[in-house]
Amino acid sequence: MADSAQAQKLVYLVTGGCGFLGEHVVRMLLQREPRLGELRVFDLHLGPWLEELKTGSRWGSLWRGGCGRFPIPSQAGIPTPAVEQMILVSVHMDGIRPVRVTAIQGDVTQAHEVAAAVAGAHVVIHTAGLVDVFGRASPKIIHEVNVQGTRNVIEACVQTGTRFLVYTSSMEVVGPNTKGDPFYRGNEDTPYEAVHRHPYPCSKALAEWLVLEANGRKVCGGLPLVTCALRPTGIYGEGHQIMRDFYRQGLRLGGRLFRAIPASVEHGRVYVGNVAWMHVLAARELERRAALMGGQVYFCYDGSPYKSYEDFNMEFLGPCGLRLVGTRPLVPYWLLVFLAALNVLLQWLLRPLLLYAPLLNPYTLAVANTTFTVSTDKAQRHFGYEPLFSWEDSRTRTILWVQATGGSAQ
Ligand SMILES: NC(=O)c1ccc[n+]([C@@H]2O[C@H](COP(=O)([O-])OP(=O)(O)OC[C@H]3O[C@@H](n4cnc5c(N)ncnc54)[C@H](O)[C@@H]3O)[C@@H](O)[C@H]2O)c1
Ligand SMILES: C[C@@H](CO)CCC[C@@H](C)[C@H]1CC[C@H]2[C@@H]3[C@H](O)C=C4C[C@@H](O)CC[C@]4(C)[C@H]3CC[C@]12C
Repeated sequence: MADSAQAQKLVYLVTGGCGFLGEHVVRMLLQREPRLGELRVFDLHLGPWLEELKTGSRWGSLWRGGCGRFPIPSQAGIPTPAVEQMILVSVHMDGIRPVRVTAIQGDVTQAHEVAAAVAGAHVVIHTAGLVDVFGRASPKIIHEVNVQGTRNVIEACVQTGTRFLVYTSSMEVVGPNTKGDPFYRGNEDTPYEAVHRHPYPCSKALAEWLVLEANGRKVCGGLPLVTCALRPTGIYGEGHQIMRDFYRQGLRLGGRLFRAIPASVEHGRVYVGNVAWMHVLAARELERRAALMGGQVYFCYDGSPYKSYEDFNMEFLGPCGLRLVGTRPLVPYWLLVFLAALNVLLQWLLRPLLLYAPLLNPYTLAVANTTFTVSTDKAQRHFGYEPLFSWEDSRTRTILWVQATGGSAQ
């Protein structure tokens, strides 16, 4: 049986730890994981916010020891990415305990870099991915990062003996499918024809399958690997760049946004803090409830209301001064289809000169116009998940963030 939480000093690795969701997972672990001894933040692009962890902040008195660029223990002479270590003294309800935060600049498509980062970790929370439905990256790159990157994480766990892996999957593993079938308040067991063509959902579906298939594999040391996958719907909250893009678009249009999606199309959304909390809880409970949770998928959910994508965004953009014009779509659907197709043509023509990647394309238009909402309590039944942030709190935090960014590039 695991030692008491206070006595255990576990090593967690968060891949994609500097992303929109990843940063919230990192902060949630520092604030709410009493067993944490070392937190490895692995990302292709290390965020400037990591710097604030060195200069003292919300975690009480912080000091930075053992700083400087240290190579993490190399594995059999494999070159390792440069890392920066800082020691944090984080103040918790249970008193003060030191947590080592190790920032690792690395690439999940590079198996040796992943193996070096995973070695010695108790838990891996794998959020790193290329979230591209706008044509920015090629299908090959999307597959490389999302599928091969996930394969590298799995193999690193097996080779180095790390037993617990939580994977950030996506609602899009299920749908909307290529036929545009609605998924109305469905759950993990709802029958639905999950057929995809777009590189992103295809990559997420294959990566999720790899993670679930790996559950039970023997890792170095002979014990079984325990995996699960979490499927967030559309995540919102502090750091959501698409929300910021809509805000900036509205500011450019004189404080107005024009309805393009019928209000009747429901889109599931979930607050980033609750998604982060679900990851932390799943990672904690995966050991204790391995038989129940191993190989399972869980939709991420909270009390966020079911609304159309645009109406939901207005919950935050309205209090920031924007107005959504029209109770019905102001633009006929056929014109949106034409404009979406035109965007694809322009993206192709301009690619030798610049990256033109607008929000509107045939895929995003189809997703936006297809009802996809979840209603489930599987995470609550399996590992006691309850949203940490109420809808009101989630909404307030998001509004404050939008106001603070003021449409800036932050
Ligand atoms: N944003 C959403 O609405 C949403 C919904 C469901 C699932 N997800 C999933 O959540 C995860 C995080 O998404 P996000 O919205 O935070 O995206 P994000 O782009 O903000 O974060 C992804 C992070 O992964 C890192 N990354 C990308 N390629 C990498 C590589 N080759 N090696 C190492 N790091 C790499 C990026 O630098 C970034 O920090 C993704 O797996 C995504 O599929 C997101
Ligand atoms: C037609 C436009 C008029 O305003 C609106 C376009 C909105 C789209 C840009 C977004 C509508 C639904 C979004 C997706 C959804 O929230 C779930 C996702 C799964 C996640 O894994 C990645 C992000 C995304 C694909 C998300 C992307 C943006 C939308 C397509």
